[in-house]
Amino acid sequence: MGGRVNEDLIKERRKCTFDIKELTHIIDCGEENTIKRKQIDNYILNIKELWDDVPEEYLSHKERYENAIKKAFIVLKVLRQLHTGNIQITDHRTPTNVYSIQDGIFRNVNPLLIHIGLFWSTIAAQASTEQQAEWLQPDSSMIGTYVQTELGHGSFIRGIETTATYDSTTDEFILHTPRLSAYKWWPGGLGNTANACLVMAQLYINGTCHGLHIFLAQIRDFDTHKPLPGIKVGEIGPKMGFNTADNGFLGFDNHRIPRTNMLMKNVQVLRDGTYVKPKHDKLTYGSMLLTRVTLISDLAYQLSKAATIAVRYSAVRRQSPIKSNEPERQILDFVSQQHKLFITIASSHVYRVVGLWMWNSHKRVTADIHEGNMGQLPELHALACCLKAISSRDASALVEQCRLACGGHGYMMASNLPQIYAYTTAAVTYEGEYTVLLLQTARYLVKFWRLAAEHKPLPQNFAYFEDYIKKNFEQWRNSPEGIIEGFKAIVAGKTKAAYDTLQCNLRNGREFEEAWNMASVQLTNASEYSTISRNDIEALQSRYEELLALIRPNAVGLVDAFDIRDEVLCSTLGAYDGRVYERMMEEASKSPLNEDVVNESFHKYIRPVTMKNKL
Ligand SMILES: CCCCCCCCCCCCCCCCCCCC(=O)SCCNC(=O)CCNC(=O)[C@H](O)C(C)(C)COP(=O)(O)OP(=O)(O)OC[C@H]1O[C@@H](n2cnc3c(N)ncnc32)[C@H](O)[C@@H]1OP(=O)(O)O
Ligand SMILES: Cc1cc2nc3c(=O)[nH]c(=O)nc-3n(C[C@H](O)[C@H](O)[C@H](O)COP(=O)(O)OP(=O)(O)OC[C@H]3O[C@@H](n4cnc5c(N)ncnc54)[C@H](O)[C@@H]3O)c2cc1C
Repeated sequence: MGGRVNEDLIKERRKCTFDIKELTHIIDCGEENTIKRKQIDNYILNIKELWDDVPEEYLSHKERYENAIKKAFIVLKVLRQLHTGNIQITDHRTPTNVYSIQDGIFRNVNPLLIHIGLFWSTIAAQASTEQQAEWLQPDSSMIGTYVQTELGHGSFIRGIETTATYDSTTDEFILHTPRLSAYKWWPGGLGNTANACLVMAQLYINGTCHGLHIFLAQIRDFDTHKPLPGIKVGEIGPKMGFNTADNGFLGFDNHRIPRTNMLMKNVQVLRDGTYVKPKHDKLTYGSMLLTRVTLISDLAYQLSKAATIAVRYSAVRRQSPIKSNEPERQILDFVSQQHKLFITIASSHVYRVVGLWMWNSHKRVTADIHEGNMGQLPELHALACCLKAISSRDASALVEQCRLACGGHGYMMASNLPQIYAYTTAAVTYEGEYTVLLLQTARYLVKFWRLAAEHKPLPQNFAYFEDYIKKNFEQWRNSPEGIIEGFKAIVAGKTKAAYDTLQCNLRNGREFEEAWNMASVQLTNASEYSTISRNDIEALQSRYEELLALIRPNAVGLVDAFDIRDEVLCSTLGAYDGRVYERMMEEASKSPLNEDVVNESFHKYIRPVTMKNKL
């Protein structure tokens, strides 16, 4: 769509007091990465076959899937070309860059997301060198998915009921679904797309259960794509979002796979049925750990999209004068609006930085694990659980806040905010449900509080527990250091309160698990335990309001620095040129309900009633 940029946005960009490009380079971790990202954006977004004439929302569930699959294989081809160097733009962030722009391409989810993001990465992390050499071929026929959750069990994975029983006479595992609740349910791409999967099942050898292990199983014929004998597979139906991801169900009826299809990097089953234990029994959960880490950065990106849309719209939208004799103001001038939006921008930066830090920590800990040192794994797991939980919960709340901040127009699908919300809120549940993950972190904290309470030596990271017990916390100071001290006091105070409740329940004769359950609300909620006073809160509040005013002239610059292209934002409200009303009218004209001047239902249903007495 041609035309001038909205005058208010032009003025906002003139007001900006910092170098927008410089911030973009910081966000991309360097100018070189910005250049490469833009090359990839240009390359992919210029592929004409990826764009639709009919907006996604007007397609049926089946049409959406078929359209998405067409695009997914174009994207996969590009990824393979980038990987093999046939397209000369590649760096370590390439898959993530491609991942970021896919929202624009699919306006939903890439049905190959789990194939690319979880299937390949799990094989790379958990299969032996020989298995990787066989399965990770670039021209492999396998389209895979990650199959863990069952109809009856998602959070409590030790309760998974699918079995893999070793048959030493044939050197095979027999995969079996013993009852309805053991049907696999949810895996993305399983419904129609995948012909193979990594399946999590309870391993049985000679009647002994060795717990959960991962197996590679072919489920559809590579040529005809028909389900193999002994496989019952299908799609689970429409959802709040993720409607192109063909999430599926899967049952095995004594389906046989070779012994060598168990992922054997960390754990082995030998030909004679000997079980060789892993160095740490949670290494099998490694893919969940990695995905939780990756999700933090993805959620930061979703926040930057929502903030871009809502801030640009708020600069263009004028409604109500502040003083009655003045013209109507940009809604961005209302301090309450600034509060809604600037927090979203800030949170995007926070989770981007934390996500990168977690990514590097994960790399470091994985390298240690490779050397046989498991010491850092529990801390990484506790951090990943907590950060995945709060980043997803914050992101979905803030995306919704941005949607509400756009008033009625935020409710239009063409704003793209409902789709971003549906996508973001799913992350609160998948890859470990919010409360369940917070309880994992609580379990870790309580362990160290017990050491502190018993005056036993603590690692340096937990020295603040001891400080709290000895009342060593300094008086609150309104500074970044003061805020960190305040948070330490909150964690210590909250952990103490939960620990005390737990002990009280135990003293009253409860078993540990029951006592834990009774303390679980305390274990997941944070409250004010710091030395902060009422006066401090007033000072913080007024500093916050000063900061909102300081940020105000730079708001549009800040979101421009995210540098998200219009094709990816897919929003009538958030485009770079700010031609909001023109774009809304153009999108409305695409509604099939505008195709006929008089819809045929008028003749069928309305006219017979309204004209009844006049015919
Ligand atoms: C187009 C281009 C694409 C390019 C891609 C690149 C970009 C990628 C972007 C990524 C975006 C991804 C989008 C994803 C889309 C959807 C994906 C959804 C997939 C799924 O949902 S898969 C299913 C996930 N399921 C779960 O997460 C289940 C949650 N439950 C659990 O994890 C466990 O049951 C739980 C809660 C941890 C409990 O386990 P349990 O065995 O019962 O353990 P205990 O509580 O008894 O604890 C025992 C002991 O173990 C420690 N522990 C637990 N887990 C771990 C772990 N993972 N690692 C290390 N240690 C662990 C725990 O702390 C305890 O320790 P103690 O010392 O206290 O005993
Ligand atoms: C969009 C989407 C995509 C998905 N993709 C995949 C996939 O590709 N592969 C796959 O295997 N799975 C996938 N899943 C499944 C997902 O991982 C599970 O839904 C998730 O782990 C939560 O498990 P659940 O559904 O069993 O919830 P439940 O555990 O039944 O949770 C229900 C409620 O019970 C509470 N609860 C449960 N246990 C406890 C406890 N111990 N203490 C306190 N409260 C508790 C929870 O907090 C929650 O409030 C996907 C899910 C979604 C929504």
